[in-house]
Amino acid sequence: MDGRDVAVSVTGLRKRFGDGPEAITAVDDVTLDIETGSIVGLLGPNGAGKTTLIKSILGMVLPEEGTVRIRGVDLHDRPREAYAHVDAMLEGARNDYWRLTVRENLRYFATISGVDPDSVSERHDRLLAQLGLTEKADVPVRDLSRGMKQKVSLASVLAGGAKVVFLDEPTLGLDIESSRTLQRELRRLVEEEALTVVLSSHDMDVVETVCDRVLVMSDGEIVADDTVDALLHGTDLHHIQITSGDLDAAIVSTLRNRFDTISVESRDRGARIDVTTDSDGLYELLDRLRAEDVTLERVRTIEPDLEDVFVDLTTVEGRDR
Ligand SMILES: Nc1ncnc2c1ncn2[C@@H]1O[C@H](COP(=O)(O)OP(=O)(O)OP(=O)(O)O)[C@@H](O)[C@H]1O
Repeated sequence: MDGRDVAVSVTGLRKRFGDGPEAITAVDDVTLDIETGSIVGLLGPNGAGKTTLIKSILGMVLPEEGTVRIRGVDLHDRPREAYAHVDAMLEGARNDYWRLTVRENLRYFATISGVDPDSVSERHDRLLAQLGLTEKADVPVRDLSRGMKQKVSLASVLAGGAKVVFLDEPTLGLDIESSRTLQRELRRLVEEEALTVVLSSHDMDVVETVCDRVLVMSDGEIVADDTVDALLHGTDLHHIQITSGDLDAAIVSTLRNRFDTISVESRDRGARIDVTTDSDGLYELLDRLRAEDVTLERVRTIEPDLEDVFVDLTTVEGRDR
């Protein structure tokens, strides 16, 4: 990343679990740089290796090969220094202290990050206000709803002024309004305080809205690394929605075997199916429908969204083409 300030740099990272033929390569030769002051989304289907990659970067999992540098400091050589400005919220939550109040948790986590909590009390007030927690500041965390606990987890991660944060499914379980507030707050911290965020999520809308850049993992490898815009517009991908009374189970199954299928909705007669395909596949799709004598009631072309691109990138090859 020439001339730009790199927050996290990973080179040739490889992590295997198990031995012999049963071994799983969870992270397979991953190299990437993450620019300071950006939000990078990490996407991938279940088992793609996202958590293992994040845990390897955080030093919670020991990779067989590769190096990790945080703000230029090698994790292996100088772990304390490398992690001085890093924090994380993994598996959707963080171990907040349920008997402590919300504010006490923020002060506690600031302290263990090596920050005098009095020096960041304004930051805490702002975080509480932004996340709608001001009224709950003096309530023990155990008495809060699940969504509110989630917000306290996030506030705790941000409480000590970490410069690089890893957030795994940060919006899981939040209502739409809280999720949006959280996304706005993240963007503000990134833009005003040059916070660097690596965010993994299965919620494509969140990733599409908040991330500067998206990394897509599949089978331990990075299969795409680009801005949301470039991912959406850089591919020859069509999202087609077909409604027909003639789409019975057998035809739907044939189409599923050949095309990336986003959804199938059964109707009283027939079905509505959403598929994505490239231009060549589009001709083939129409040919197949004609060969099956399917009368087309409605055909819609839908602007591909990140989910379409994601399915296209991560669906296992090897259908009966
Ligand atoms: N401790 C472990 N021991 C053995 N195999 C593991 C271990 N942790 C992960 N794996 C395997 O490594 C692969 C990658 O798992 P990982 O949890 O990193 O994927 P993920 O992309 O985070 O998935 P998800 O979206 O489901 O959280 C999977 O095949 C998983 O079964």
